[in-house]
Amino acid sequence: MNTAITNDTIIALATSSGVGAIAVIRLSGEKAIEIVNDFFQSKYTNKDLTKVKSHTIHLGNIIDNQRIIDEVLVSVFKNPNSYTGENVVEINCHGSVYIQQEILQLFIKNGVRNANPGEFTLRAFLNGKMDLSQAEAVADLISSNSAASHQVALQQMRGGFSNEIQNLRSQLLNFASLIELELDFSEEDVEFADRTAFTNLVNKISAVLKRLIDSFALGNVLKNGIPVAIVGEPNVGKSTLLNTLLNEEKAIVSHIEGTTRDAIEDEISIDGVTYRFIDTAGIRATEDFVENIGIQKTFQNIEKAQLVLHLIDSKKITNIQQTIKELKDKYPSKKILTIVNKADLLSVEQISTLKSQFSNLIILSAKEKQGIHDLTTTLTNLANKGALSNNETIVSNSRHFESLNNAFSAIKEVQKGIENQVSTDLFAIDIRQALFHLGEITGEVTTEDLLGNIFANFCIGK
Ligand SMILES: Nc1nc2c(c(=O)[nH]1)N(C=O)[C@@H](CNc1ccc(C(=O)N[C@@H](CCC(=O)O)C(=O)O)cc1)CN2
Ligand SMILES: Nc1nc2c(ncn2[C@@H]2O[C@H](COP(=O)(O)OP(=O)(O)OP(=O)(O)O)[C@@H](O)[C@H]2O)c(=O)[nH]1
Repeated sequence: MNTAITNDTIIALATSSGVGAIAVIRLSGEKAIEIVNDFFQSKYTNKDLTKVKSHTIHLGNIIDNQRIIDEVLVSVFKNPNSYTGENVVEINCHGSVYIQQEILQLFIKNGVRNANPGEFTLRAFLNGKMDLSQAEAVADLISSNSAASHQVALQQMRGGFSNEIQNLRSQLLNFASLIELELDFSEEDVEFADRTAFTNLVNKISAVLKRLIDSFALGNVLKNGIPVAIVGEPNVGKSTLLNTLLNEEKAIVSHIEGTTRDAIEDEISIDGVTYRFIDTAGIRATEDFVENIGIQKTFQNIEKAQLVLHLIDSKKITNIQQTIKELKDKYPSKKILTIVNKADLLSVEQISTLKSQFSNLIILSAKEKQGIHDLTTTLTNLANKGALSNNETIVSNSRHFESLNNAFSAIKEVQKGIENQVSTDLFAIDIRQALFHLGEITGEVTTEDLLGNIFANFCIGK
């Protein structure tokens, strides 16, 4: 994909494809307003769209060769005051697929080209309307599906930590220039850069980077959901529990099916937090080769999970203490919730005995939908322990995480250099490295490939 600045005019459907009440077709580029004006006839006055004020809406017809295609509302945004920073026109037409296509084709025939995925936002970035991390947050915002992922994306789109990074980077850049000046004058043994101020800045950058890097564990979970493995012997009711949770929450986000006997993943949003439930092949000793592969996979899934729901059948609780201990010994560092399922098969007395023996036990019936609330409340309490406060900066993008780590390593080298009083030229290169990686986050440093990769993952029309 070509990510250089071009001044051709692009067009795309901004609303989702298919029939709707209204569809929005968006054009951006130097000639966007005049091209639309050529095919627009205002309803009551003879309006010239090239003469109207920015951010105004106009009622009229889109006309091709005297044939009215549709009665529409046209919004005009004038360069540089628009989403992309270019002239932008939005045509709000009736949502028939036929009308949408007629209008799109009309402009394509007349010198406008189809936008590439993310090209409107790419142009906004290239025209300085937003930095790269903000542009990436636009995509996250569109795909956000829980209160938590929405908040993280929104915070990043509004500037989040990129202002802070940009600011620290420009201070570091100043020092880098001074230090390189010193290198030019190395024979004269001069010091332009104030060593104390420099050391303070480097320490501050290091602390900020550390904080942002640490926030990724939470950011990643908020964006992608908390991975939860559901384990237990065959037939304990793992799939039934998942289905019940899905129904209870009425918020099925996705259903990802792996290969045969592979884990099945379901995303469920409970109280604003997304959980990625990984239903696993039942664990038991077996000679069956394929089933064993499934069981190995289960163990791998437990490793990946942040939380394990361990299901036990209420009719097989004679060895419950042993069963719990075995899993705990195997995964000493995992948070494991033990759940006794099929509570409907137990008597009230049996349930209260169990409860008094094991205080943390969750006893429920997946099939009869009893006790499910106890489970969801426990999940919410656990998730809230790592919850985000409103003004905390959280990194949720793995590209940013990687750049932050690289910048942090370089800054640590600089710190070491200062500590050991090595000569400036030896750590000048580490400063450059840190500058480079910080710049990658905000897009002050970019490559065609990087931009291509990022924007290719956007949807068309964004
Ligand atoms: N119809 C429509 N709805 C939309 C968008 C859009 O492009 N069109 N957006 C697209 O994602 C989002 C809103 N984002 C926008 C961001 C900036 C500007 C804009 O015109 N900015 C100018 C003027 C600012 C001002 O007057 O305060 C600027 O930045 O100079 C428009 C939309 C969501 N809703
Ligand atoms: N009485 C009762 N039966 C249940 C309950 N939950 C599940 N079952 C039944 O137990 C059987 C097994 O349920 P599944 O959900 O398929 O169990 P699973 O753990 O996913 O099984 P595998 O995929 O083989 O590991 C089914 O017949 C369910 O109807 C429950 O709460 N009470």
